[in-house]
Amino acid sequence: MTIAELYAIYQQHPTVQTDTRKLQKDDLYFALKGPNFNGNAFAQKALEQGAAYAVIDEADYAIKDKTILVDDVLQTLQQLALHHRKQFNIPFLAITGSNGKTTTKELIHAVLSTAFKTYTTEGNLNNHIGVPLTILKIKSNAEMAVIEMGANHQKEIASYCVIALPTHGLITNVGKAHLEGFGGEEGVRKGKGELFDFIRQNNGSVFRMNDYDYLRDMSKGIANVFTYGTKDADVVGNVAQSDPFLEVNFTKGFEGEIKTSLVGSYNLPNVLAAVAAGKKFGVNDEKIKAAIEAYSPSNSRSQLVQKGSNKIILDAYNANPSSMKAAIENFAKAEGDSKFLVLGGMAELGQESLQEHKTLIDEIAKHKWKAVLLVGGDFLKTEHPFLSFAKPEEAGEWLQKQNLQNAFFLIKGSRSMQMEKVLNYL
Ligand SMILES: CC(=O)N[C@H]1[C@@H](OP(=O)(O)OP(=O)(O)OC[C@H]2O[C@@H](n3ccc(=O)[nH]c3=O)[C@H](O)[C@@H]2O)O[C@H](CO)[C@@H](O)[C@@H]1O[C@H](C)C(=O)N[C@@H](C)C(=O)N[C@H](CCC(=O)N[C@@H](CCC[C@@H](N)C(=O)O)C(=O)O)C(=O)O
Ligand SMILES: Nc1ncnc2c1ncn2[C@@H]1O[C@H](COP(=O)(O)OP(=O)(O)OP(=O)(O)O)[C@@H](O)[C@H]1O
Ligand SMILES: C[C@@H](N)C(=O)N[C@H](C)C(=O)O
Repeated sequence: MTIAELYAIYQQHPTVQTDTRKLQKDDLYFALKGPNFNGNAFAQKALEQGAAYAVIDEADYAIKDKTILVDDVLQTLQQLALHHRKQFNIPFLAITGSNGKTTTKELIHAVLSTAFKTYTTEGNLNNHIGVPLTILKIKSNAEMAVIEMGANHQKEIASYCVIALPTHGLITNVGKAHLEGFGGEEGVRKGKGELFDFIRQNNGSVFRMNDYDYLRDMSKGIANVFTYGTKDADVVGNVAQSDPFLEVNFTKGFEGEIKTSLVGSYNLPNVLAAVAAGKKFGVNDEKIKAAIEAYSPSNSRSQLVQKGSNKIILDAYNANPSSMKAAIENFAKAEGDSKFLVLGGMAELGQESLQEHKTLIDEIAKHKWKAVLLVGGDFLKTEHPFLSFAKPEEAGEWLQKQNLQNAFFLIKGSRSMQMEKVLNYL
């Protein structure tokens, strides 16, 4: 079957599903292979549950007239997404970077949605499966699309660009994340830079944080650049205050002040990016302000949680050296004399992992804390003067025994550490 023929079927059954556990009647089931299951084995179940068709790549699972046999289901999903993408002549803004992709994406989506029918990535479904699924969710009434792209190795972003065909690009920043797969920080720059390479080759536009020299270098040769930053940019804003929530005042490109519900001054560039996107696409300042002020994270990213008399910055969705440093600096500046740092290990750092954990320990030691609790990962292999635990539950139990009141906590760590479990003990 050609992609055009499959596309005709998709137009009749436009809800794509890759998981029988979430399947609804009339969905088009794509039988992906993963580390745990072979989706082909669920084709029959999908059809029994009411799927219109099941797209499979193993003939043994064929069911007459109801399965569509292709060479490779994942590639077919990606090709179908590209075919769908080509039906739209609207801005497609792709966002990548080491830190802040999801937050920036959510803020931009909120701003653009006040003026345009805008489709975007759900959560952070930003990989080789998530990007095509996101595109296939875009309906014919779309006026804007905002696509998040994550990556942990070279050529990955390039492979998403040839599916999403972005007209606009935004790289939030390049930091020390996924060092293992990218081969060091220079490798991260090259990998994330694949987005700007695509934009350059296709005469598209970029949004650029002007404070970062490396982004200026990476965007060389791109004619259409709209900038944001703390000085010398199209949109200029600075931190008015950040304890506990970030407030931004503007001196150029935007009238007024924005009071966010985001913890941490490290969210400044994310907010400025959303303002820049709004301005570039003609959204008025009042709507931009209202959209950003209404956004409140509920996803363990930059969240402020109150438990009894204790206050917690819950930033446990993920961690890497750059975001850890930003979060610690922010917490160090916050008011309070009963501050507890509860940090889990950082994953996917390869041969730089031990050194990065040591560097972080030096960073922690620069500030004054009531106590520091380091949990699991390569913290366990690093000498330090702080409290040490193997698991978040153990750190939680220690904290519970202290019977703390009016304390302030920062909880952060890599996804695999599940540091949010500490919250159950406070
Ligand atoms: C393939 C898939 O979608 N798997 C999801 C599934 O996993 P599960 O463990 O159950 O099984 P398999 O993957 O082995 O299953 C194969 C297929 O069989 C289906 N199936 C299984 C059982 C059953 O009863 N019925 C079935 O139909 C199954 O659905 C598969 O299609 O379920 C899990 C739980 O819901 C999902 O977590 C799993 O999803 C995988 C991880 C996935 O890739 N999902 C994408 C939609 C996605 O975008 N996920 C994002 C990833 C975000 C991320 O981490 N981004 C990184 C950078 C990414 C680099 C990239 N190269 C990478 O490594 O992924 C970043 O830094 O931002 C997310 O999870 O949030
Ligand atoms: N601009 C930034 N600079 C440094 N750290 C940031 C920035 N924005 C967010 N962070 C940190 O990264 C964490 C995750 O934020 P977010 O989910 O938006 O990033 P992400 O790049 O999308 O990560 P992922 O792809 O894993 O979801 C935040 O909770 C915060 O600690
Ligand atoms: C959750 C995943 N997108 C990620 O960023 N992983 C890093 C290594 C983490 O868990 O912090």
